[in-house]
Amino acid sequence: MTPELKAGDFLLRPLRPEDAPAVHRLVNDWSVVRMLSRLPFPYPRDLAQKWIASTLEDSSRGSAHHFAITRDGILLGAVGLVLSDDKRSASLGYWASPATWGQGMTTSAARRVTEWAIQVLKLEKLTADVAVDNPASSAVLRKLGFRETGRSSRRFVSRGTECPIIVHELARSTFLQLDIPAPVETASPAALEDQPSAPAPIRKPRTLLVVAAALLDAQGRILLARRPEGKRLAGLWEFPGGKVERDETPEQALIREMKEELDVDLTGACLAPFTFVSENAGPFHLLMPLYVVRRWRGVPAPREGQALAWVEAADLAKYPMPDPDLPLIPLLQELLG
Ligand SMILES: Nc1nc2c([nH]c(=O)n2[C@H]2C[C@H](O)[C@@H](COP(=O)(O)OP(=O)(O)OP(=O)(O)O)O2)c(=O)[nH]1
Repeated sequence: MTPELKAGDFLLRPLRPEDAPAVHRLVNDWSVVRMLSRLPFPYPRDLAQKWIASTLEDSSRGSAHHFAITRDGILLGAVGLVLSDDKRSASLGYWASPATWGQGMTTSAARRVTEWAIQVLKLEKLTADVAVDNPASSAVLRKLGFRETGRSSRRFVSRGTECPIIVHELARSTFLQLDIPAPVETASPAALEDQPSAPAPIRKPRTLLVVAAALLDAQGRILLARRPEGKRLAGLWEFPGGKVERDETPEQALIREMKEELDVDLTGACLAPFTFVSENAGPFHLLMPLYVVRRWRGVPAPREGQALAWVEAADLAKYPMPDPDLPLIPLLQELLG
């Protein structure tokens, strides 16, 4: 199902039948519709209703995900992903009200959807086609890390003619190396000074020490936490934990993070070192010791807006996790099997 995502001030959410009048008003504008290949001009009202109904069906089948771009409850545009049959790649498309052009809204919304597609849907590749006379749209794609891969042509129903288009592509591996702005407290001042705006630059990896715990309940289930919207890797499930601060041991950091994130007390508990992750995590290299913890004081409660789930080892793979965590799944299954 299509989730709600946050992109700065904007909320990206599934379309609803009651959006039809706003969709119709915004798309039935020559400056918008001339850039969309499949739509006629004028754009009839019932097509807006039919399109919204089709997005709901696509979402439940997982064949496409279309998001309304909204701010303060007002619909300003849309961004969508249509998945390939094997669900390993998708084409990205978007349109926006001319009143929002030039303010970075489309870039920010398309970036959030791209990030979700790569990190949560784990797609290998995104493609996007743009009419040659739409340089603003090509600029959005460049900022997201897309590269031009060729030229072709397509019939534009609105213009009643065949038009030249530029084909763009973004590989998963490229996106994962991009310098996506990190939360300010995680970036050193030097890293911030280094950040030019566009095209998206590649960051020099540094090692980040993060400590995490597999909390096991009496039935041998593992506690996972879903990273909330607004954070890097939002929507992915992880082992609770966090960065080791200067002057902290990993164990002290784990006790602090468990208190802050889950309101549980691990003081004096057995923190059993289990294994560690040492993996390229995109903007940094992640070094993450994972502890197994079977006893603690208190009942885990989500203190930072995250969702929590107690998960059977056999079901771990059903929860999308950051790539560096994936090798931990079979190890935990072996431990608990
Ligand atoms: N806790 C945890 N972090 C993980 C896992 N896998 C993984 O790639 N990470 C990454 C996500 C973050 O970039 C980093 C953990 O840092 P963190 O949780 O303290 O920081 P954060 O990004 O949430 O930001 P903040 O709380 O400092 O604002 O490690 C995991 O299983 N558990």
